[in-house]
Amino acid sequence: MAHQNGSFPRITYQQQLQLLQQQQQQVLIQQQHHLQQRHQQHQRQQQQQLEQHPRVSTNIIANGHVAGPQNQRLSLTPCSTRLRSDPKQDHKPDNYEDLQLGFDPRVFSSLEQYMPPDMLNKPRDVKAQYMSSILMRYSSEGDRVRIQKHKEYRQKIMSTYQPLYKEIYTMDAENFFVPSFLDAIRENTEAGFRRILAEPTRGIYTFEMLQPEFCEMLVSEVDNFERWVHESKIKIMRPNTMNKFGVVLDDFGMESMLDKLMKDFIRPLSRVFFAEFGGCSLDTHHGFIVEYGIHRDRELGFHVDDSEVTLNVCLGKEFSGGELFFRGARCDAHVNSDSQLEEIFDYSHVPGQAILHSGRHRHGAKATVSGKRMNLILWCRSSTFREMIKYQRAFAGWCGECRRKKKERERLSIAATKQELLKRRMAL
Ligand SMILES: O=C(O)CCC(=O)C(=O)O
Ligand SMILES: [Fe+2]
Repeated sequence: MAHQNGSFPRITYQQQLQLLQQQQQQVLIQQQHHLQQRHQQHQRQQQQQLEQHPRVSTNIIANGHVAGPQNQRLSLTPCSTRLRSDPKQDHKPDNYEDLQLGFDPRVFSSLEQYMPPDMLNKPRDVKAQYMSSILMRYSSEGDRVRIQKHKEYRQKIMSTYQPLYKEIYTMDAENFFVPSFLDAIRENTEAGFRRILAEPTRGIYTFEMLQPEFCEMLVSEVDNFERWVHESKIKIMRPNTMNKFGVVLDDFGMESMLDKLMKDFIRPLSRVFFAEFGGCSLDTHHGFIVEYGIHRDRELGFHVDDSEVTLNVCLGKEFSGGELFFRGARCDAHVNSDSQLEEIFDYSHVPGQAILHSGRHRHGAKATVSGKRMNLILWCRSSTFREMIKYQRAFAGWCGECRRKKKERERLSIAATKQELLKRRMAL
């Protein structure tokens, strides 16, 4: 059975932002609905009051809330906070980094331009409170606690851990990548990419990517981090639900470097080769190192990744075994269906060489039988793709089983048509 390999649940800044953009629309619709109801209710009340006490009157104030002795409380309900549908693009937002807010400070800066005009020039605290009351409606207490805890966890690590090689924490393409890879990315054409990569089986691409010096530095940095973890007795989070060893690079300072890696290097390739998985809209990532060998993980069971596109690069060192086995891409409904012969593909890792595949391409890693193997893994995700597939049922473009079923339907339909034609001819 293919396991769903997932990272531990956490919501990143980009995910919060994406959630917000979807929800802004919802907020506006709800607000309009609420106001309509309020307005109708108000009209009914006014009518009743006029009937019972002809001298009492109420007003509808500018923001649409009903003012009047019995209704003043209403302006304090959550619906008094509203967003505009047309963002003020040229608005220069405040910085919220130094405030202790329940959400990523960047979400506040991004949201500001959606606030009503009369709020835009209010003091920062007032704006923060206003936006918080909106955000609170869309995030559970559990999520907020988890985000805060994870933030504190990262802060704790980064305030104490001393990196060994500071130079690998910022993107330095010339020193990280081999020239052929860099040239192809610069050229940014399908023909250019095809010159450097191989497609040994449908949907799997391999190419030379990392320079040996960079691989060595990254391996040493991870060893150094692991030593520090051991000495400081800090309990660290492992990369995903299936690995007992390995480290999350995003948790000790490499998040922005890996974000650049995804956006500037993996997204151009994915736009061409993984278009049907949202390859052009990859917007978040989970970057980690897996470690195999004696006293480490030995193998990895059959699974699909929590990603749209996965980059896997072997960093070395010396090892034998550890081959990846692939068994075809599947949608959620068919994740446990049989493989076709042409979907069976095994791959042997080579240091510095990358393998790029869809997260839904079922795979696992055979036992690393001797030595030690370390691989850099970047799970790239597209929130747009995840939103879109909610409304789709069949995925014949990439799911082997959907494709097989579609072909089978077509075959049956052709056979039935032939039968019908034959019957008609016989009847003539
Ligand atoms: O061991 C490998 O190279 C593959 C790792 C993997 O598939 C994963 O971490 O999701
Ligand atoms: Fe995987």
